[in-house]
Amino acid sequence: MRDRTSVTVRAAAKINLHLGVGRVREDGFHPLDTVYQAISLYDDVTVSVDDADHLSVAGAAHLDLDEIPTDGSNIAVRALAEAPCDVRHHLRISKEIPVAGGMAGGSADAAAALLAHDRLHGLAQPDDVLLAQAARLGSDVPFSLVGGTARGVGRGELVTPVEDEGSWWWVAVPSAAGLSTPAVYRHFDVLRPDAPAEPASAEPLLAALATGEPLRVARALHNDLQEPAIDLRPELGDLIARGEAEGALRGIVSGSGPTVVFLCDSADGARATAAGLVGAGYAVALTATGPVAGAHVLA
Ligand SMILES: C[C@](O)(CO)[C@H](O)COP(=O)(O)OP(=O)(O)OC[C@H]1O[C@@H](n2ccc(N)nc2=O)[C@H](O)[C@@H]1O
Ligand SMILES: Nc1ncnc2c1ncn2[C@@H]1O[C@H](COP(=O)(O)OP(=O)(O)OP(=O)(O)O)[C@@H](O)[C@H]1O
Repeated sequence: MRDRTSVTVRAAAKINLHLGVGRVREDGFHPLDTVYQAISLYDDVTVSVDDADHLSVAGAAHLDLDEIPTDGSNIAVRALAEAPCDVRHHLRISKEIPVAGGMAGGSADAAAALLAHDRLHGLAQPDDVLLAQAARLGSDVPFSLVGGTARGVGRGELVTPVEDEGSWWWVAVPSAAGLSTPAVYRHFDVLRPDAPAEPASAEPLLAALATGEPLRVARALHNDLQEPAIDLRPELGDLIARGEAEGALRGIVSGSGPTVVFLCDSADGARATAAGLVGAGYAVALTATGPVAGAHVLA
């Protein structure tokens, strides 16, 4: 064991630039063809050796921290159980990523906890072992380890990095109340009983990304969970229209929602869109850039 008593790992929020969803599988999961991008909203997870296992959570006032379990059901606690050891830990989560917002906040915490625990104890598990642990924890967790821009297939857990030379500007507008991911997938099944078994291909988005042109990417953004999310939360449609009227190239529901993300043409464009949305009464509009790194140790 190394002589460290504490390691902090930073992990980013994700958005789905393309989220093709096929007909539900027998195991209850949906086949996906998705393109993830990690953007510059972060959770930091510190794992320390302690006398007893416990968890503490802190974060900005606008975050719904009460929604986050502090017992063994927290996904970061479950992550530590992937590599059992006799040591007791204090897990500290410092949150910036919206809770139940469709931005993989819990997945980021799980990825960060997996890596922090590995580094704290000098385990140096190979990447494929960490990725397998991540996939057991949740479909989005492997991407939270990898970061950048990446294609995800299977149920989203099979991740391959994608070359992305662009630097993309986003505005993220969270909602006061979260949406349940399984509920949005179930509503997809209700609205799309005839969904093809194969998800819509990510190729058009990947071709747009390769051009480096924000307008081409804006036009190619695609999310099959947007329709069910808006059907459950009609006000998200108004938010998308408002952000586009404020100058964003395109607004789209992030993953299963309810966060809406807007692609903008520049840093100034993102700041202007965010200011316009706050002026229109939306309490929080966060600017962010992508792609950014996956889970990594902070010095
Ligand atoms: C909506 C996305 O965020 C898009 O990246 C993900 O597909 C969700 O990933 P996640 O939150 O890590 O999801 P998991 O924890 O693996 O699964 C939670 C629940 O979401 C549904 N689920 C998830 C992934 C998938 N490909 N099909 C599904 O139907 C299932 O009901 C599952 O029980
Ligand atoms: N560390 C955690 N942070 C946030 N929520 C957690 C955590 N651990 C467990 N949860 C539970 O998971 C639920 C989903 O939270 P999360 O923030 O991961 O949603 P999400 O971003 O919509 O996920 P995804 O985009 O991966 O579908 C929360 O409502 C909460 O009850």
